[in-house]
Amino acid sequence: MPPKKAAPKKLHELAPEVRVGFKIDDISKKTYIVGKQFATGGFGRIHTCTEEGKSHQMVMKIEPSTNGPLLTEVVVFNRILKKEMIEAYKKTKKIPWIGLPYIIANGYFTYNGDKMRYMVIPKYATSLEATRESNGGTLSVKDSLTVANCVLGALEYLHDSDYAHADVKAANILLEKEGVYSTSVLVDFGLAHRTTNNVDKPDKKRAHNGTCIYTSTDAHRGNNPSFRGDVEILAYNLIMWITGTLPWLALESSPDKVFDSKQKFIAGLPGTLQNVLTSQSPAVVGCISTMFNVSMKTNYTDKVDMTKLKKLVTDTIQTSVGEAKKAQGKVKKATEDVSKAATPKKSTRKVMAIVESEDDDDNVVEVVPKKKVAKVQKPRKVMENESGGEEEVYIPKSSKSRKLKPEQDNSSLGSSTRSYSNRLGVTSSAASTVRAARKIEQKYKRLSTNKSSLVPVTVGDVSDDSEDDGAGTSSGARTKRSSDESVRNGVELKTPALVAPAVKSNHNANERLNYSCFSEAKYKSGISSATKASPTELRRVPGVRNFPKGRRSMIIKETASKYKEKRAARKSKPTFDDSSCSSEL
Ligand SMILES: Nc1ncnc2c1ncn2[C@@H]1O[C@H](COP(=O)(O)OP(=O)(O)OP(=O)(O)O)[C@@H](O)[C@H]1O
Repeated sequence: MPPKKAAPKKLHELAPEVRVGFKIDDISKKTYIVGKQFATGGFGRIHTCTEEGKSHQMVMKIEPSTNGPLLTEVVVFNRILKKEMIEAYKKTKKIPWIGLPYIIANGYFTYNGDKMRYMVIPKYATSLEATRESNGGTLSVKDSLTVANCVLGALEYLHDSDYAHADVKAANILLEKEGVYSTSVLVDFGLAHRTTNNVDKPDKKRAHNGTCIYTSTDAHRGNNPSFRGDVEILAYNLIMWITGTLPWLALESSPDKVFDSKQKFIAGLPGTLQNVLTSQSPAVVGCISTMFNVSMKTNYTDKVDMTKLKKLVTDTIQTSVGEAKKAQGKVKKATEDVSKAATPKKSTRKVMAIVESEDDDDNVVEVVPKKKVAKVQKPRKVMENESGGEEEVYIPKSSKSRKLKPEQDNSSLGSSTRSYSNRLGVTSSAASTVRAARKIEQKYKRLSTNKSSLVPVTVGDVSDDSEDDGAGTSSGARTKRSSDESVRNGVELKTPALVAPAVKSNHNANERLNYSCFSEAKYKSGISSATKASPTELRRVPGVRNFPKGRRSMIIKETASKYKEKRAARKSKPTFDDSSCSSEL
């Protein structure tokens, strides 16, 4: 939705709709034929039209003769926007083009007894607002600045003609050709103001004139439109086009609040601008910031040096194009690297070899640019969510090297994870799953080499689990280990309070982990039964993180429910302790 204009001082009428084919005889002895209405302005109707005997389409704006806006426009057009005037200016300034329309015809006609004013101007392809909306609310920096350059050129002409436009916005910028921004045209002179009598004396009756979210602080104060105000308005528009929003957008219906917000924004420049243009280059922020600065430093009645501003914008376009090309080059290179690694023409095995060689440390299978892999490898603590939907593992910071020792048998792990990755086409999610599984594996193995001051938990427990959830952790060889082997290769976790001696191999994996962690009968953990009965508390117990995710959730759930039951039983039979409880009791 285009932003609203501030409430008009006088209530104008909406023109009655003129039928298609209606003929208007102009004083120039030409006849114009009214075409379809394709847009409406504040109070006017906008139709296509043709000259009798010709097919070239033009635009006819129609309003009741008593309305002010079209009258203002017609006056401005006749004073400064005649074709020959614009041509003469172009010649003097040695410029090939100006983004302004020119008047073709204007006059009155009577329709169903109503006196109507009309004006004929060239027809353009589309409005910038329509383009912005179809683009999802934003325009690229390059397109935004390209339009801004056209607008600055148009404003320069208007200012040189002693007019301020006062209503620059995407709805009032038209494109000669769809998708081409370098020939954008500034239209709608319904609020244009002749500045020759401007004095810096605000009048409350005029306060907030214009389109509230874009209008200048001069207009908010109640001053007549100014040259510096046009530049300020354009700068607000640039923020809107680039980011799709403005800090005061939600305050649109309260002009005083909008004014207040704009004043704070300007007072906080350039920081406030940086805050809204977070992802933009310093050149872009600097360009818009300079527009604000120039506007703020210009006296109310003074003109702005448009040549300097246009150069600034042109330079910024070039810088941002250069930056975009660089970024594109990087993306292209990364894409090429990825497609080189992933192209089906090469054998998958070879792809793996390439990728793995980049990630030796971890034996991680991941098709991403090198830099990214390095980042992923950093030790990190990842929290799990209740649903257990993500692979997560706690890698202690103290683990300096995660390379597997040569004597450690990793073959089963390697082949298992590789075939899993192959099946999934080595997508990044598959890679992350595999990576998580490997990390668990390696962590357990790594820990197994630590001093045996801690009570071990079997590696076998983990591999069994991974088979259960099919997450691709190596299992084969290790799931077949005997409990003795498990004890021999057992890991020592850095949470002695939680771990118990290795348990019988005839327990299923769940039970083993469950008992080894929490069983009071086998090991006094020092963790209260209240903690054990609460999944949330259990989750916070440090050693619990040593268990693979998914499995961990299961263990927590089972343990909590077991201890909940025990506690409930204890409450109802206070004379018995946990260990003496039995089903008979
Ligand atoms: N010459 C034109 N060629 C193509 N479309 C036009 C032309 N003039 C106006 N329009 C379309 O009509 C819309 C409204 O035009 P314009 O702003 O000039 O009317 P208005 O009556 O002054 O409206 P408002 O009072 O809301 O500013 C524009 O956003 C544009 O979509």
